[in-house]
Amino acid sequence: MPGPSDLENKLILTVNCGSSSIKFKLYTAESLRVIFSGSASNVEQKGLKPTIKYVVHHNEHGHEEEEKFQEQEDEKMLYEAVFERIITLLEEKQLQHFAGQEHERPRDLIRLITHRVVHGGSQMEPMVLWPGHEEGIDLLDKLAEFAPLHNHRSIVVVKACLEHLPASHQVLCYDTLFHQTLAPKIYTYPISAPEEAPPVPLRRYGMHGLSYAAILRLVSNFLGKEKEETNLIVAHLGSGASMCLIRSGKSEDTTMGLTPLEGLPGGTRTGSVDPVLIYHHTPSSIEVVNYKGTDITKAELVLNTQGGFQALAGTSDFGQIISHLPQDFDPFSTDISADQKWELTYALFLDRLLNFLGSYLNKLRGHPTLPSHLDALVFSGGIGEHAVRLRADVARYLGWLGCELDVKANETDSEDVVIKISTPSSKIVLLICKTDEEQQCALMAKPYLF
Ligand SMILES: Nc1ncnc2c1ncn2[C@@H]1O[C@H](COP(=O)(O)OP(=O)(O)O)[C@@H](O)[C@H]1O
Ligand SMILES: CC(=O)OP(=O)(O)O
Ligand SMILES: [Mg+2]
Repeated sequence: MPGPSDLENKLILTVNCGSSSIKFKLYTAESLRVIFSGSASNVEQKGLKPTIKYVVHHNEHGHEEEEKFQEQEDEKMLYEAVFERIITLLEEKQLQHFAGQEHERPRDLIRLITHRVVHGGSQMEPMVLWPGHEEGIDLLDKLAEFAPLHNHRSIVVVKACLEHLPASHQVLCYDTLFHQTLAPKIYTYPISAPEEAPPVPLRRYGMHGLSYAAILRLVSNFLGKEKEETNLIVAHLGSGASMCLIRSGKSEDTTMGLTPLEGLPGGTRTGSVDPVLIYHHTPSSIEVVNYKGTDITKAELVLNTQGGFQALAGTSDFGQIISHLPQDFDPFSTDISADQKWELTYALFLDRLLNFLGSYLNKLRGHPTLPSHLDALVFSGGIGEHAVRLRADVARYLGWLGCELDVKANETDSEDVVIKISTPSSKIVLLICKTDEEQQCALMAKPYLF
């Protein structure tokens, strides 16, 4: 085991509460070397047990070594309980790292805990909280109803940190920050001013911004380009799925809106539907209900939790949906019937994805004055990074534009962060990027080190 001299004394912990997962990384603060990392998946997902996978990273005489662990938890375990379990594991494993420093608990060495917070409303920069300086929590509470699957979970974890890890400052990094560059014609909804002043302006904000910022940094570096000169179409396909058109390093359009509901369907979310649908589907939809600590209307509850893959296929796991597809299944066929649940779910998701992809390709390539080349189409998020078949189907559909898939590269598991999966002669560069929202948060939090 390395002694304490191998490690810098200040640590940064990043926590990323997704709608089905908690991802975490512990970094040395100066060099941002990862010493502990992992994720809890299937958290609070119907019929699924949370699984915590984590890695202890050692640096033995200059060589990186990894010890991997996996634990399965009880299905009923709540978000906060899973987070506390992660801190316990971190303490147990890092105690070995800090063997010479019994006077300090590993958690006391954590200076900053950065939290990925999905909705930041009109906030223009990260927010910092520490015991006695917690006013910002009120804003987060107000925003919780605009990201009901996410913000409240982050608040619960931020509060747990303020209480149980008081030596640290909490840095809240918002997904919405990356989309500050959206133009009024993109973020405006064509509707009259609301009757009552809402907690935040009713406009499109866009989400997954930390992921898009990370992907822009990683991919521009891979391509050897400046971020400001990079044009990408990115599909972040996770439990929540969205897409982003990035021109000259700036978010120009994105599929999520006022809340993470707009755009593509997700694990349990409907994505965009005719807004009137819900009043017919759930006549009591304006009743207010409490969902895991946040008051929301039944409409929002149904649209967020009773839609998407779960509603169509009975599972929110896209991997499972793909595994049930017959080998010779053609997702572009118009003959898929409503009782072919696996096929229908897959084909519907692919179809919605192609809608946005077509729109963004046209907006990027057809612009008469702005830079219009496409540097790459990037797949990311749990589905984007793992669904070989979906990437192949998208590539096939783009064949008319000269897109050629490198079949082997698409099927090969690689440790690389950015992987090229198109052939050298392909007219469209296809990439997989293993997004790193945690590293993005750590980079954004570093200026707040004390
Ligand atoms: N091998 C796989 N093939 C297809 N989809 C997968 C695979 N593994 C995971 N996924 C999908 O990725 C989703 C999780 O994505 P992720 O980005 O990690 O989640 P979150 O949105 O909670 O951050 C899962 O719900 C599952 O649908
Ligand atoms: C914004 C959002 O949907 O996030 P996630 O995909 O992590 O649930
Ligand atoms: Mg996520």
